[in-house]
Amino acid sequence: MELIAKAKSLRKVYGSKNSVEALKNIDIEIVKGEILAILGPSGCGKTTLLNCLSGLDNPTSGEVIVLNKNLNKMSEEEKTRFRSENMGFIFQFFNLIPVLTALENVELPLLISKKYHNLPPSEIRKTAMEWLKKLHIHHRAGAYPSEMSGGEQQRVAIARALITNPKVVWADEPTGALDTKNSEELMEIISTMNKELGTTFVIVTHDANVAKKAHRIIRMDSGLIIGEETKKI
Ligand SMILES: Nc1ncnc2c1ncn2[C@@H]1O[C@H](COP(=O)(O)OP(=O)(O)OP(=O)(O)O)[C@@H](O)[C@H]1O
Repeated sequence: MELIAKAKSLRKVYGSKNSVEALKNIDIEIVKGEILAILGPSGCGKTTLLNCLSGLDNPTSGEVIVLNKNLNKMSEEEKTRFRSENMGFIFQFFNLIPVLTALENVELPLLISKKYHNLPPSEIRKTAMEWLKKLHIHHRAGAYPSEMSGGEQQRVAIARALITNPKVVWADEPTGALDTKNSEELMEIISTMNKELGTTFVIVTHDANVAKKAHRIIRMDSGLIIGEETKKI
């Protein structure tokens, strides 16, 4: 079993006075090709864990290895580059750039990544359009985020997350701002993309219905992993 990421003895303490121990000695392994859900109540440390695993935040102590690279040993600049070349991100409130159209939002990761600096703009546009088509949202290519529904914005966000062909996509409450129908559709899209592309997805959620679409569920409470289930789907 090939590992995408692994964390050992991870601790995260916020603040010095009245400090909060958000993660208490977490060990976790993320397997290549899986959809992993991290499930737990509000405040249990899910976002903190995701941010430490993706290198968006630094743990207080413990080790994080992603794609065989030790994040602790990278500078912030190296981590930024590593993220842009190997990871995709999906957020609860989509985080699209409001002054860019759907198409321009999807083009952005290719425009800013050094890895793709040789690609001509016409090729970037074509690739972004193909991604919008794959996610059945190409008819809104020229729309701005404020002109799109939540479900539409999240499709655009997925296209943006996948356009660089990342090894792993980190999704923080990706269905949190969607209704039941759109949440189900989103999880369908994630399953399809996982099957078609082999991309590993790590999804943080408080919603058991969302988690049950994952191959594996890790349960968290009060900064600890309290259980794990592997499912056949
Ligand atoms: N920047 C911060 N400064 C201080 N405390 C923080 C900070 N971020 C998170 N915390 C605290 O750390 C704990 C874990 O928070 P975290 O956001 O990781 O939980 P969560 O499970 O993702 O919650 P939610 O589902 O509500 O987003 C909480 O007690 C929270 O108040």
